[in-house]
This record gives sequence, structure tokens and C-alpha cells, in this order.
Amino acid sequence: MYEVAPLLDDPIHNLKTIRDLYRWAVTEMENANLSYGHGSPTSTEDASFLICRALKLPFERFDMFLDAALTHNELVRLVHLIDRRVHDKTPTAYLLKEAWLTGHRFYIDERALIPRSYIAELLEEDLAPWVADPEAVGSVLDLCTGSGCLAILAKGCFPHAAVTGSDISADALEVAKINRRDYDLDDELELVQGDLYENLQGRKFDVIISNPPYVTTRSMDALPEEYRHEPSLALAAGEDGMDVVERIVSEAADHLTEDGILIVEVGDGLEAVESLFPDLPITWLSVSGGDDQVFLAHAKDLREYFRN
Ligand SMILES: C[S@@+](CC[C@H](N)C(=O)[O-])C[C@H]1O[C@@H](n2cnc3c(N)ncnc32)[C@H](O)[C@@H]1O
Repeated sequence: MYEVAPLLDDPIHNLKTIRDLYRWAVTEMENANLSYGHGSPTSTEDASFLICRALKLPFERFDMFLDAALTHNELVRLVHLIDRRVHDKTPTAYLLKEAWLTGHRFYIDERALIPRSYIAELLEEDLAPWVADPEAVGSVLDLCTGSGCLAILAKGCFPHAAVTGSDISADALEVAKINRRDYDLDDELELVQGDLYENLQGRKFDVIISNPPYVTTRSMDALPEEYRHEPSLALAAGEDGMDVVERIVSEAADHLTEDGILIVEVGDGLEAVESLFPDLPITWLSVSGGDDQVFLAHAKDLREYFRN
């Protein structure tokens, strides 16, 4: 039996149906001033998602189940989860051990960043201008792969490519291995532990994607509590947030094939990137729904720029 304090004291006796629990959860969440940067964008979505998935109900049909009665065990379990969401500020994805990205489900726990990269949308929809024939892409590297979410989506986008995901964190790679197994990709997705390009034996890739850490020291201090549940290794990247990005870009030419491309997410780091690499030809890719920025660079331009 869970030990449930202090939320349970009062309300549990009055919560009979999913609707009762949902209304109460939304009120508790709104009073707690939570951050919604990890998936569901509002308290109503966060509460309904948490309740649905914890009860294994289909999220898109939540309305149909609102009048269903809750058993005592279900109620205790859900109140406990909502208690952790409200008081520990644990992101819902970590409570449920699942995150959704472009309609795909990924296992997640606190060893890895909760999947939310904008590169996922590009992979699903928007790479056509730069990759004429996805079927012809032979190799993809997902640097800083974390949970492996982007590497797995890349496998879907480039069906004939050998995909490699690399990360410095052994913990994160354990999460990636779970996702690799869930997607039945044990034989098709290679996972490598190392500091960026280390341990890739000088191999070259047609496409390198990366959602690296890019939070500045100052922003780290101001992040909502929810972010403190994520590994700081996945977020923090020095004074200007460019510690890892700088190395990814400056070493990329050695790891790209002749016509290869590099795609990197940098948050609101547009100015920082342009001041680090003035005159490097890069294309900023607009991704719907956020300030986050992703850029693309061609191998030939990187080679030329870093020739000396
Ligand atoms: C922002 S998370 C991205 C995870 C995943 N790609 C995603 O989009 O959800 C950044 C990842 O970079 C890894 N990382 C940080 N520094 C690294 C380094 N020097 N070399 C390789 N990986 C690194 C972290 O362990 C973390 O998993």
C-alpha cells in the first residue's frame, strides 16, 4: 500500500469517479503553479494524460470514461502520482515512465532527458529540401542520443540507413537500450558510449543529428523545479550554452561523408551560434510551435570553414 500524504487526507472520500479525480487533480495542479514544458502544455491535459495512462485508458477517448467509478486501489495509486506531480514537481512522463514524441511512445525514466526535441518533427515532415531520397541515406549518427528517441525515429525516416546513437552517459544508454528493444531494433540500432565522436573509429555518416545540452549557466539556475528531475548532463552546457555545440560543429567535417549534412538543435542559441561561427553557411530550420532553433550545415561548407 502506498503511503499517501497530505493530499489524501481530505479529498479521497469524495472522489468516486474519474471526473471527480480529474477535477480535483486540475485544481491541485493549478494551485501548485507547475511547469508544463515536458509534454502536456496545460494542467487539464497533464491531468487527463496522467489519469488516462496510469489507468491504461486511450487518451483520445478520455471523455467516454469520465463517469466510470474508481476502485479504492486505483484511487490510492492515482492520488499518490498526483501528489508527486504537485509536491515533488516530478514531470508526468517520469511518473508514467513514458513519453510521446510525434505520435511515438518511448520508455523514459530519470536517467535520461524526457523526449521533446524539435528534430523529431523535422524527421517526420520536413527534411525533403535537404534529403532528396531518404531511401538512399546509408548511415545516420544521433549524437547525444539520450533515450534513443531521435535515433529510433531516424530509423523510420531513413529505412535503409545503419543508425548509430552515441552518448557519454551510461545511464542514458540503458534507457536507450530499453527503447531499442521495445521497437525491435536490437539488430539495427547501434548504441555507443563516448564523449561525442569518441569511440566511432573515425567512421563517416551521411546524416548527423544532435539535440545536445545547450542550457546556459544562468538559465540553469532559473529553470522550474521539474527540470531538476532531469540529468544536468543532458541540459547544462556552460556560460553561453555552447560548450557541446561548439565541439559538435567544429569536429563534424571529419565524420560526414562527402555530401553529408549536420542538423543540430540549439534552443534559443541562434546568436550564440552565429557569433561562434561567423560566416559559416548554415540554414536555420523553422520548426512549428516554439522558440527552439535547429540549424543545418553541409559537410562541404564545414570542411571549407574548418580547413585550417
Ligand atoms: C538534451 S539531451 C538529448 C537526448 C535525446 N537526444 C533527446 O532528444 O531526447 C542531451 C544528451 O547529451 C548527452 N551528452 C552530454 N554531454 C555529452 C558529450 N560530451 N558527449 C556525448 N553525449 C553527451 C547527455 O547525456 C544527454 O543524454
